[in-house]
Amino acid sequence: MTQLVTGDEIRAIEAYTITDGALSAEVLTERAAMAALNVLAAGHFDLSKVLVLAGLGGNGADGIALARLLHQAHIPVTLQFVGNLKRANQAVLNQLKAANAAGVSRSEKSDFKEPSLIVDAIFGAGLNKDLPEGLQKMVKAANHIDNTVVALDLPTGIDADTGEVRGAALNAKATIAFGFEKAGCARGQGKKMAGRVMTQNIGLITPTDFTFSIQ
Ligand SMILES: NC(=O)C1=CN([C@@H]2O[C@H](COP(=O)(O)OP(=O)(O)OC[C@H]3O[C@@H](n4cnc5c(N)ncnc54)[C@H](O)[C@@H]3O)[C@@H](O)[C@H]2O)[C@H](O)CC1
Ligand SMILES: [K+]
Repeated sequence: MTQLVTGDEIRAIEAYTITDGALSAEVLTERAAMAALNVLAAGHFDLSKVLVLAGLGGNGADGIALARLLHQAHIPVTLQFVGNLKRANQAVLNQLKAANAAGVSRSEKSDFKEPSLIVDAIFGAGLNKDLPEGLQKMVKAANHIDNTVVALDLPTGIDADTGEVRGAALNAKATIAFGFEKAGCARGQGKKMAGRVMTQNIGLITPTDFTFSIQ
């Protein structure tokens, strides 16, 4: 039986890993990107033209790191930042610096029919309100096109705890869950939108006395 976690629980486990485990968020982000690379490179996805959509928080940092690793593995990849760069967190800015230094190609606006695979790294477990109008439009447009979306951690727009759609949500063929599957991928609409959930170990340290609310 897969252990499910809520958004608060994954944040508590990540915080414990960083403070008591002395592993940095940067290490966890790189571990997440490498785990995602392994899944994508396992042969079940067409990597002939990958588009990574990255947001302004931790999920975006994972996606930008993954774009860099794909590029360095000579996989054709384009990175599109989604959101207001001025509001991006430091992890995202650092990952963008590394991606640019590595020569990852960027796009401002993409035709979602073009890519053989779209990686959704816009929002993950930190989604806390409905998507902004503009993003809802983009998500709905992307859902109308016959393409393959792989979501990092959760499909953008799905609430990590309830699985509710927050305005709009990307329809993913598969979701790569970091550390633990989020409850939102096993409940409500989230169960459908997440597609096949593949939980990957990223080296999180769970406190020995941690009690999971979902048994
Ligand atoms: N924390 C860690 O050590 C690791 C996290 N991982 C990845 O990080 C995300 C969670 O990151 P977080 O920054 O908490 O949230 P998101 O990236 O999902 O969201 C970004 C940011 O956006 C704001 N926001 C939330 N909802 C909305 C909205 N509807 N409209 C606009 N803005 C919104 C909010 O401030 C969020 O903080 C997790 O899923 C993992 O992918 C690493 O994988 C491991 C280390
Ligand atoms: K996502």
